[in-house]
Amino acid sequence: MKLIEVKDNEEMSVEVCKLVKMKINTLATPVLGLATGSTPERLYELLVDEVQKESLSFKNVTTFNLDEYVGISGNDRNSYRYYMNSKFFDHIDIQIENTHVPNGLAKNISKECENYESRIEELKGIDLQILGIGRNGHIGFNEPGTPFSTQTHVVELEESTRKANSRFFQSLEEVPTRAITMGIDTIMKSKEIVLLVSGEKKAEALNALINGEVSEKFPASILQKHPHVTIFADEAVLKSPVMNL
Ligand SMILES: N[C@@H]1[C@@H](O)[C@H](O)[C@@H](COP(=O)(O)O)O[C@@H]1O
Repeated sequence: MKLIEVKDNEEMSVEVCKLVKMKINTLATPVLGLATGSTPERLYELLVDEVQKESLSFKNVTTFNLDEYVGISGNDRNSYRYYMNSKFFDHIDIQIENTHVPNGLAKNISKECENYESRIEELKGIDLQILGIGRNGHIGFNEPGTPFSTQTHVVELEESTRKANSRFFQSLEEVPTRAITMGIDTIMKSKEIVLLVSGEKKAEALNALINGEVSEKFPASILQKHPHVTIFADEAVLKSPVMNL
């Protein structure tokens, strides 16, 4: 794992934007894995700027999002489909049918998971996966204890994750209890991974990722085994007294 120190989320977003741009410009049909949450929001804004300046095109790009809540529709403001469309896809020249977010309202959820996984395989996997990390070490929505062998599957969200994400909802009760997420194995099959870690609240998680043992108790620890991971971390997280570098 390569660790790159940046000043703040702005600098992180600028650097990762360059990386995404390079990837898109060097591949004929790039496949990107995308994350939601607060951390990559600025990255999406910068990518939109690039497209609007016509210095980048997503015409040949296919995307797969990591996860989606079960039980809410893509039109719901709290769904990850809504997040992706409103913050990113609606403002770039991507073909919307080439954007994939699991369908949280699918009648047959396990079939939806299987199809999601197959679609990624049909396209020969993800070239570049953008990842965030939860405070409990989750990646996507793979909570502690998730087997490393999992492919796209349904998860029960931990109370702490629902609380952390309740800031986007009116109340904690509204936060869904289940989600569909790419599995750990799905994520690990990505050819390259970029992990964005911003803010002091993530210090314990980053410290465990860098210094801890590889264990299903801490899902992100599996990244130690991936051959091509770059972590971008900002000063707020790296200067935290919790960090042991
Ligand atoms: N499912 C998402 C994750 O994919 C994301 O990485 C994490 C961190 O989000 P944030 O960047 O808001 O801290 O939150 C959510 O739980």
